[in-house]
Amino acid sequence: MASTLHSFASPADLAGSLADKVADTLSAAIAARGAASIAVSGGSTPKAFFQALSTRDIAWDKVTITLVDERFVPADNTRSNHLLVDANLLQDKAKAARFVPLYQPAASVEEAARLATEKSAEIGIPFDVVILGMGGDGHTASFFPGGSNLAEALDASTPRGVITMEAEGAGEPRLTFTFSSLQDAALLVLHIEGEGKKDVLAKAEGSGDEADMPIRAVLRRATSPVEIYWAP
Ligand SMILES: O=C(O)[C@H](O)[C@@H](O)[C@H](O)[C@H](O)COP(=O)(O)O
Repeated sequence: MASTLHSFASPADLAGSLADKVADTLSAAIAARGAASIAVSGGSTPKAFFQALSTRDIAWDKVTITLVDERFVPADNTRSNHLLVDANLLQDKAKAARFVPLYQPAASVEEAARLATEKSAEIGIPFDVVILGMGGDGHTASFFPGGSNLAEALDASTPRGVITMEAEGAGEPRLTFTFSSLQDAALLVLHIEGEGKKDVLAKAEGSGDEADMPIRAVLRRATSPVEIYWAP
């Protein structure tokens, strides 16, 4: 599917503009069906965007927030994406939103993935908004090159849900929504910042296997247009 690059002069400008776009999309979904959903990524990039979005005056009590992926750690662990979202997005006006975590206290990461699939099924499909990040190796979500379940994660025929992923460079075992769960969001955003990530994007947009740079699956096969938000 096509992608559109939205470039901004600064991360602050990007955060404000993306927060407005996401707030408008969530409000339109609420107007249409009385509810809205958004799946966000962790990492260091989205913090300013989360803080800007949390101030937007929308019917947050009708919004369900979840994560694109999560590390298999409890929410009090500094590596937790839940903790990042709690501290930066579930604040201010967005405090009223419902949050559905991916991490579940379970005997294994596989059991946690099964529980997360069960709990997230009630959110409804497709997501209204998905915010993806991208690592320097071209991973997105927890679709890491060499990942233990990468082929399953990227296969369009894999049922929607949360699966596990282990990979060198991923740290803890991961919980990640599948490509099939994310690729048809009403608003599908890739949020990256810095010259380095722009170079990684250019390489990903070139030829090569999806397995080498999994973001290629999104750029090449997502049903929804990919809105790329970039600032230096
Ligand atoms: O759990 C995570 O880490 C994210 O979901 C991951 O996919 C992230 O988006 C990229 O690794 C980019 O991370 P940065 O924003 O820190 O570069």
